[in-house]
Amino acid sequence: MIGPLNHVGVAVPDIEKALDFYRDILGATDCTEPEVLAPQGVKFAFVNLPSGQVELIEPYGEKSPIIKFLEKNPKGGQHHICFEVGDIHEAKALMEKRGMRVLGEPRIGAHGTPVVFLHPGDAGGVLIELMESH
Ligand SMILES: CC[C@@H](C(=O)O)C(=O)SCCNC(=O)CCNC(=O)[C@H](O)C(C)(C)COP(=O)(O)OP(=O)(O)OC[C@H]1O[C@@H](n2cnc3c(N)ncnc32)[C@H](O)[C@@H]1OP(=O)(O)O
Ligand SMILES: [Co+2]
Repeated sequence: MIGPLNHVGVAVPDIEKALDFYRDILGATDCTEPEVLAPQGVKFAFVNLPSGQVELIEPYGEKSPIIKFLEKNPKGGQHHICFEVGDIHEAKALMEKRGMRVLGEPRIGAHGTPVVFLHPGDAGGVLIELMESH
């Protein structure tokens, strides 16, 4: 069912400092400016690479879903991986049929298409994001 790997999500306490690291230390040449996605409770920016994207996410708002993660990992850390799917509703139904806990209903993500998440406890300890392709 899964298509290409779209991005790796990295939670960070300070997105501007993280962008400095990717640009100035690692030499990334194509980074986007930070944007707020309030319904998802994050500020995000992409490091664009030929093979895909690193998605930097900083908490936005008191109900951000990444607050606890950053409390446990104050320096930040790898947070999720995202695979593309053809149809998000079909993917959600199939995952539920296969016993996965799907976290909530599809919501518009940073690429402007709907996304859902699979509980890491059902997925080998990895938080998996499924994103409808463009
Ligand atoms: C930019 C927008 C969008 C996009 O378009 O790409 C995004 O990527 S937004 C990314 C942020 N959004 C989300 O993460 C939404 C889904 N997440 C959640 O619903 C919750 O974060 C969670 C996964 C259910 C975790 O809940 P939380 O309350 O934060 O923590 P718990 O302590 O209750 O966690 C339960 C359990 O899961 C382990 N855990 C938590 N986060 C991760 C993680 N990122 N990777 C792996 N494991 C994780 C946590 O350690 C707990 O484990 P146990 O202690 O063994 O129970
Ligand atoms: Co993501």
